[in-house]
Amino acid sequence: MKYNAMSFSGSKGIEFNTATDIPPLLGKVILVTGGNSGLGRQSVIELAQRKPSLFWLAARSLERARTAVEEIQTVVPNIPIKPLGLDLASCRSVKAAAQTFCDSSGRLDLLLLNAGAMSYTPGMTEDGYEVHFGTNYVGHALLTKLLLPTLLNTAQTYPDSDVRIIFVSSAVHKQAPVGGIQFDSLKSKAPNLDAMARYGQSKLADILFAKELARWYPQVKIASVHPGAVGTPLSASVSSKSFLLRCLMTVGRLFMSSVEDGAKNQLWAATSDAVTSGEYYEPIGVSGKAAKYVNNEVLTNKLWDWTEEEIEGCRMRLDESQ
Ligand SMILES: NC(=O)c1ccc[n+]([C@@H]2O[C@H](COP(=O)([O-])OP(=O)(O)OC[C@H]3O[C@@H](n4cnc5c(N)ncnc54)[C@H](O)[C@@H]3O)[C@@H](O)[C@H]2O)c1
Repeated sequence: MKYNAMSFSGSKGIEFNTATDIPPLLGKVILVTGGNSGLGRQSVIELAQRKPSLFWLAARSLERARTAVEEIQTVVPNIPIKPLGLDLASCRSVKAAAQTFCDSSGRLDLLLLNAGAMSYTPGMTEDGYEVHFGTNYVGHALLTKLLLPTLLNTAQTYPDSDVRIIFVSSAVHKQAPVGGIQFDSLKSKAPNLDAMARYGQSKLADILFAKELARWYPQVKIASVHPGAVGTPLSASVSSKSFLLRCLMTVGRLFMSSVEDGAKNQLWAATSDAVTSGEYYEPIGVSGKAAKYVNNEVLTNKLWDWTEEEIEGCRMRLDESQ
């Protein structure tokens, strides 16, 4: 697989300077998942400097979120950042987090779905989904559904608000199994798939979901983006299993983007006027339209049918009249 580690400014991508290209965010409300680490934490730091009215930093537990907020507020003081406990591997936790948010905020301008799990150990979530699919896709799809009324309301109430939902996906979606998503594997540990295929199909689902959501909700700008190969705890975990992978990753990390540069991809997607709703970008400024399975309508419809039937309260097509 070819990564474009310099996607933010390389020959294929476009220039993006966080200091000058992120517009002022005064008045806006932002929620970032996985905001306590890696690309999410960096995104919070960059966006906070543009002074949104309120930031919600979601992390797997409230404790982790609180710790991250304290640290970030030493870097960017005087920005209201609320910690939010959100375990995406638990629909119960997602519903509780959405309720906490909705109880205290009637506005949401940017939902940055950054969190992601990558594990070599096969596993399942609390609700019985394959751990990557349950965390990276089901948790985010449910959160999106629960926050959608607030996002739509924000778009309607503030016509200049530029409301967005951004999915941080991955070029590893190209390593999804044959056919893209193996639907009969989603409620198991998927032992017949390797870790990259399990992770890949969850990231492909994010792209397809974002694309279809954009079609149904033109009031909101919805896109997905690959952040490049970035030296974060997630990329480090890829090397944990085998000696050969550890060696390859040690060398590979020398060529990875820094967290600061990697985060530019999602910051661009979250703020640039050049973003087209429904697109998957790999790298920024360049549509990944031709990427494997991304334009597969049959697969997209099948995923939406699965989502609406499977995840309680996730019927989004019925909201077409809104
Ligand atoms: N680093 C890379 O090279 C790379 C490449 C492609 C895509 N990505 C994607 O970028 C995003 C950010 O990852 P990163 O590289 O900053 O790694 P990271 O490990 O620093 O961040 C991942 C975040 O997701 C959170 N998370 C994991 N499981 C969760 C759960 N059950 N509930 C809530 N939060 C959970 C983690 O706590 C962490 O905050 C992820 O979606 C990842 O898949 C990263």
